[in-house]
Amino acid sequence: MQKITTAAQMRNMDRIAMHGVYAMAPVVLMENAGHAVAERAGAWLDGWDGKDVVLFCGKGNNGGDGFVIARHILAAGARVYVYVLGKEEDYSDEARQHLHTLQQLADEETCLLLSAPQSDADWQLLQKRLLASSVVIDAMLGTGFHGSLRQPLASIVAEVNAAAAAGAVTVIAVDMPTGVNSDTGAVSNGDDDEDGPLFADMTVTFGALKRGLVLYPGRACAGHVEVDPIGMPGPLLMQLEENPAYLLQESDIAEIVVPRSPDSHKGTHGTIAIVTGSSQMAGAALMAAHGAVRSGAGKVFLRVPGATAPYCIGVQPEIMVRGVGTGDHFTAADADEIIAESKNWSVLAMGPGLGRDAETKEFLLKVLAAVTCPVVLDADALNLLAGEKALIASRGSRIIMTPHLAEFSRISGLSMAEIKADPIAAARQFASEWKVNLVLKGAPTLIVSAKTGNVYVNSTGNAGMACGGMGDVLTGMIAAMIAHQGMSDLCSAACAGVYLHGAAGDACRKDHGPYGFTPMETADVLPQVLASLEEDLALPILQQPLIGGK
Ligand SMILES: NC(=O)C1=CN([C@@H]2O[C@H](COP(=O)(O)OP(=O)(O)OC[C@H]3O[C@@H](n4cnc5c(N)ncnc54)[C@H](O)[C@@H]3O)[C@@H](O)[C@H]2O)[C@H](O)CC1
Ligand SMILES: [K+]
Repeated sequence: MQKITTAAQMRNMDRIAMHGVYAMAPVVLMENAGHAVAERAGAWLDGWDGKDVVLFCGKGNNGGDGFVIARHILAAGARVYVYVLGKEEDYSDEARQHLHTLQQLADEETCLLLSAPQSDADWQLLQKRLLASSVVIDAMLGTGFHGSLRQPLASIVAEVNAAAAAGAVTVIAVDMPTGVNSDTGAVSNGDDDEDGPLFADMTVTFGALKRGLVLYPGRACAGHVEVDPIGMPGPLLMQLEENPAYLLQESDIAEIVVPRSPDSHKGTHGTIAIVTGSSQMAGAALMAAHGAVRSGAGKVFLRVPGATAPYCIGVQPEIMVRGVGTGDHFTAADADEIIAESKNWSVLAMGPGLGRDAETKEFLLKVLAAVTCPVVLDADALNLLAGEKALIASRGSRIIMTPHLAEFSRISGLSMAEIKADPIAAARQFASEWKVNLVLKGAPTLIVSAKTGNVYVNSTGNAGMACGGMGDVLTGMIAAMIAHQGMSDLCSAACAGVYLHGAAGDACRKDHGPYGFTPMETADVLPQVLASLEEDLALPILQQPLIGGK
C-alpha cells in the first residue's frame, strides 16, 4: 500500500537517515534524488539523447536536486540550460557541492549556467528558450513551499505553463510541482492564474507520496506521479507509522475483494436491508438498492414508508420491496417491525431520501439503539443524527457514516474552510470522537478506520460523478461489500465500495463521455469493473473453467 506523508514526516526521516544510526551523507541522499529523476523521467520520455532541456533550480535543496539532474542528463546526451535562482553562498553544503561539480561541466555548447532573468531581454530569451526546448525540469521549490509564489518564481512558472499550453514542452516536476503545498494540496494564489502553481506532466517524488500530490487542487498539478525510495533505509520508510495515510490502488482492492468460492449460494453473499426513502424521494431508495444488487448482494430487501411503497414495488424485480406503516415518512411506530426483521439481516443501510421529519429522527434513534448488525448511515440519516454522538459512539465501531463535505460540516461543526485546510486531520479526528468508520465523500474521498485511525485516500472517480444519486448508489454498494465473502472489516468494505464506485464512474466516463452518465449506469458497469479486478488474480485450480475460458 502506498504511504502518504507530510513535509514534517519527510524532514524527520531525512534527519534520522543522516544524523541517526544510518549516518547517511546528505550529499548522497541528494545524489540519489537527482539520479532518480534523471532515470525515471528519462524512461518516461524515451531517453534524454538529443533533447533540449531548460532546468530551473531554486534556492533550497529542491534546487540542489536539480544540479544533480543536470549532470546525469548531460551524460545521457541532453543539452541543458540551467537557471540557478539562488546565491551560491546561501545553498546548503550538499547543494553547493553539487553546484560546484556542475560548474566544472559547464560550457557554451551543452551546459549553460544562467542566473535569474532580470532585464526585459533576459525574459524574452527565457521565453524563446522555453519554446525551443522539448523538456522543462522544475527544481524550483519542493516541500519547502508555502503561501503564494514570490518573484521571480511566479513569472517563471507562468512562462513555463504558457509554453506547455502552447504544446511546446513536457514539464517534469522534482518532488512537488512548484507552488503546491505538500501538506495540504493548496496552491499558490488559489484560483488566480497570475501567480498560480506549475502544471507538470510528470512528478518524481522522494521517499513517499506527499499529501499535496493526492489532495486537490494540488493533485491536478502533478500529472503522472512516480515515487522513488532514493536509497532511504527501508526501516525508516516503514516507520512512517504515526498518523498513517495511504493511497488506495487497484492492487489493494484486489486483495480484499477476493473471487467468490464456486460452491457459494445467495445466503453466502448477504442479506442487505435498505431501510430508507420517503414519498418525495423514492428514487434515492431505489438507487441505493440497485447499488447493492449490482455489487453482488445475495438478497436485497428495500423497506420504505407505506405510502412510498407503490412507487417502488415492481420497478426492479430483484429488489424485494415492502412498505412499513402507512405514512409517507418513517415514524417511531415503524421501528419495532424493522428491529424484529433485522435479526435476519447482514447489514442495514439508512439515509438516502429519508427526509428530515422530527418523527423520522425518533424512528432512527429507536432502530439504532436496538439493531445489532452493522449499519451504513448516509444523507438525511446523518442530518437527523447530527447531535447524537453518544448514541453513535456506543455502537462500538459497527457504523459507517458516509457524509459529503456539506453534511460533514454540519455534523462535525467544522466550517468548510477548516475542513479544506486539513481534510485528513478533520476526518481522522471525527472518526476517533464518534468511534465510526468514516467515508468523507469529495475529490478525493477519504476513508477512516474506526479501529486504527488509518486514513485511506481514494484514487478513482471523476467530475462526471458529481450528480444527484451517485451517493445513494455508493451507500448500497458499501452495504453489499460488508457482506462480501471474505471481507475482513467494515473499513475494508468501505474502501472497496468507494474504490469500485469511482472505478465504475471512470469506466462510464470512458464509454459515455466526461459527464451526463447516470448513477444507475454507474452501478450497471460494476460487474465489468469486478471482472477487470479479477483478471490479474490467478484463480485456484478448482475454480478454473474445465472447458474454454482462460
Ligand atoms: N528525503 C527527501 O525527501 C529529500 C529531499 N530533498 C529535496 O529537498 C527538498 C526540500 O528542501 P528545502 O530546502 O527544505 O525546501 P525547498 O527547496 O522546497 O524550498 C525552500 C526555499 O523556498 C523558499 N520559499 C518558500 N515558500 C516560497 C514562496 N511562496 N515563494 C518563493 N520562495 C519560497 C524558502 O524561502 C526557501 O528558501 C525536497 O522537496 C526535495 O526536493 C533532498 O535533496 C534529498 C532528500
Ligand atoms: K519542484
